[in-house]
Amino acid sequence: MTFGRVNPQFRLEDQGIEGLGNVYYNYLEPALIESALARDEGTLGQGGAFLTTTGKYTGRSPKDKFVVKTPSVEDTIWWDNNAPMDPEGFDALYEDMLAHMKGKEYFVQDLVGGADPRHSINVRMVTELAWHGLFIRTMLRRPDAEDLQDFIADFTVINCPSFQADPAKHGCRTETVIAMNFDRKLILIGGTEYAGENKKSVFTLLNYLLPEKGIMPMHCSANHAKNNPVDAAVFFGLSGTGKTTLSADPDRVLIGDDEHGWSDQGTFNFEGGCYAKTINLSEEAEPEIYATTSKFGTVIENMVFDPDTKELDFNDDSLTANMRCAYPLHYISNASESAMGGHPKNIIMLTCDAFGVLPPIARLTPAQAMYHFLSGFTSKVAGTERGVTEPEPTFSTCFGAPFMPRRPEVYGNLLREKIARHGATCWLVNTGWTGGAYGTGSRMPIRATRALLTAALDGSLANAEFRKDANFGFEVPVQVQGVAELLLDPRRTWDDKSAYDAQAAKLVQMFSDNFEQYLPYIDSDVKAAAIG
Ligand SMILES: Nc1ncnc2c1ncn2[C@@H]1O[C@H](COP(=O)(O)OP(=O)(O)O)[C@@H](O)[C@H]1O
Ligand SMILES: C=C(OP(=O)(O)O)C(=O)O
Ligand SMILES: [Mn+2]
Repeated sequence: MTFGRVNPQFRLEDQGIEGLGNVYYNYLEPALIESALARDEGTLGQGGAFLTTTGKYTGRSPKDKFVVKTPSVEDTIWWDNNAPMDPEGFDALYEDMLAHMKGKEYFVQDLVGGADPRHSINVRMVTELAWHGLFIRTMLRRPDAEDLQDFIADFTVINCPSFQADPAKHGCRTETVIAMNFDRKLILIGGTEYAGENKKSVFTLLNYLLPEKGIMPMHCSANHAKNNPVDAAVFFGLSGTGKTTLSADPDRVLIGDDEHGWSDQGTFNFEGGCYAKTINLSEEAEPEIYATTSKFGTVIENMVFDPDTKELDFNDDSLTANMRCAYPLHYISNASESAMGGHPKNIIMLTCDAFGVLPPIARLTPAQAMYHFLSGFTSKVAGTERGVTEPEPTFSTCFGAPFMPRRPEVYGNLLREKIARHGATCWLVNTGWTGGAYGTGSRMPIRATRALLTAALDGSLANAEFRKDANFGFEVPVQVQGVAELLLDPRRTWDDKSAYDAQAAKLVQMFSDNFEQYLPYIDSDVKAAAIG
């Protein structure tokens, strides 16, 4: 049996997917929640939020992600960064997955990736879990009901968490698999319930497709000035650096929190929802995001809650530190309806430096911006156990290596050309540690980061006095209204200056060791901006 609304010419059977049990096409949020509850996939939370857990996989599995090595993509994929899968392995995987799916209920969501209709793609998401259907409907762009009537997917994603892949037969690594086949226009996900795989698969797809059209795909959040969509800003950054938190700025209009394109017409969100971290989420520091956790249809993953009141415990990370909530863009009061903006006037590169070395904000020349974009630096704190004091450096090119199918220079050159053409100002912002490294110092107060961003984005920071940073050569403001002067000079925040100098030398060395791989591919001015 089939239920719901679908293009009668484009049912699963028309795609060769047959023999399933009931198929629920394009259910809206209330029916998806009813289905998820009836299937015992989770529980109803305060305000009608949907609360669930994802078992063993509470984050992405980048090592289990594969690109199928077909002749048409052989020369365009960056194979050093994307694990190859043989077409034969993929075909076997697809066959086995279809066999596994037989007789089971599936949920189909016909959605759009890309808020700008000139550059969007149609994606059909076929999910075993009703709440995955709710999640991806929340996260992507939702077509009007009448447009479903002739919807044809450009790509189809099948997500079947109960399927276990077989490394020997399918050419994968474990029972978990995310396999992308650009020729067959198919992405298969198995063996993981973490919902983020759904949205990041579509992101990877757009990162592959858009450069060919001259569009720069970016792992960034974006917002624009109130009443002035032309005054847009983008915030690049790896996970945990503050894209979602800082783009939801009460004084600006939110375009999106994670994935955007930069075309000849300007900036556009790929998505229609946000995916925020809820660990230690503070009502006072982030009132807008906090409020979404008790709204109808918000999907809450891996949070501990009171079984009677359903009150969420924002401090309990016993299931994972990566607790999440997914909500539609319009749950943030000043979100853009079109999810589009002008060419970025400011480009912020966010980093969370747990070494406590980088200043809270620095202005970058275009060459320095390219250097930091290719470096893609952030750091993870080694763990939450007491006594662990060594942070772990992470260099992930383009601030998102796991999602980049093409070579870094493809994205680097596109960005560079757009920055030059539109005269964007670039900044590096450290949301990480101050007053010492992780273990002794403390995280930069969100209030300070916000004040610095406000000054950068409203243009007032341009008039400040700047000093040249001794370690990285970029310009650092000496004084900014509303921010303690001491914070602007990380060395001054450390009690032990020689410890700071030693830590800074170590970080400079890490940057320069990492950058060696890019030296053969970059222009001489970026080489000159390279440090060490
Ligand atoms: N100064 C700061 N700037 C941004 N985020 C901060 C800061 N201090 C602490 N945080 C916390 O760090 C996390 C940033 O995560 P998030 O915004 O989800 O990053 P991303 O979207 O880049 O993955 C949030 O939990 C936020 O509360
Ligand atoms: C959804 C994710 O993105 P981010 O942490 O950047 O918000 C993720 O990395 O799984
Ligand atoms: Mn985010």
